[in-house]
Amino acid sequence: MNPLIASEAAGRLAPTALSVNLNKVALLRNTRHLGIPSVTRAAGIVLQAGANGITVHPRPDERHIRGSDVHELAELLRRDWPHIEYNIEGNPFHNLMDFVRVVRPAQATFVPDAEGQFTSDHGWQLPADIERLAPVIAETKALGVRVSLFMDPIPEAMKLAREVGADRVELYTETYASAWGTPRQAEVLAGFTAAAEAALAAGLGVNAGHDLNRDNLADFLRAVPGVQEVSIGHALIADALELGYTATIRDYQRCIAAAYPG
Ligand SMILES: CC(=O)[C@@H](O)[C@H](O)COP(=O)(O)O
Ligand SMILES: NCC(=O)COP(=O)(O)O
Repeated sequence: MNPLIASEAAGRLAPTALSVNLNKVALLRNTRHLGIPSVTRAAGIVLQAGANGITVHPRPDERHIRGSDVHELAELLRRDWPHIEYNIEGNPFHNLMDFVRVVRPAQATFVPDAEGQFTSDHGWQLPADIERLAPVIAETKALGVRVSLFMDPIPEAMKLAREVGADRVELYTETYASAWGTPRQAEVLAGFTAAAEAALAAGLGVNAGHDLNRDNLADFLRAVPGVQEVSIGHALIADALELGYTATIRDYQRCIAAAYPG
């Protein structure tokens, strides 16, 4: 069983924080010039329902989250939800740093995506990426922003992630999600457990994300130690289309709580 984890933001014992990724609300909004569904309204409702954070991934092509969304969400959180963590994801060698320098979110998650990439599908390559990552990690931390590196679950890479200055890693969980419910689930999950243990041993915090959902979340959190934050978007917003935002958030929080019995 994973230990309960002191939440850095609230200084309280809490299980894994749920950070809701709003990319897909913006994707639907962008298909008409009507401004609905509202990204900021979605943020307010999911936070009211018990979400612990907000995540956005403002891709350079603005297919979903636009620059205006990033700033409007920053203002909403600053005004109404000052203790809620804002996590902005992106490639620091594309447009991410423009947002980090102005918004100064609680966390920046560096993702090595190409500009037109269909979706995120791999982590950083360490040591190959160390030389170019080091200065931008240092700049981000000097701005008071926590740095999380989007990483494949490779135990040997975790010490290098710490050495390049990362505060946390976000384990890319698509391979787990694809294996969930198949005979390979235990084997794949063991790889994530080893990667998380290596990250913790290196002094890193552990986040996780990509293709997590209500079915696979609890099994992941039961097996993988010390997960401080899961960022979930695609499946959660799909669920909200059927259940509504409030019921969906409560369902995901139930899945998280189920991983921490007692
Ligand atoms: C980094 C990651 O796995 C996701 O946070 C990413 O935001 C997904 O991007 P799309 O929503 O554009 O697929
Ligand atoms: N970092 C993962 C994230 O923010 C959302 O990923 P997904 O749930 O949309 O696959």
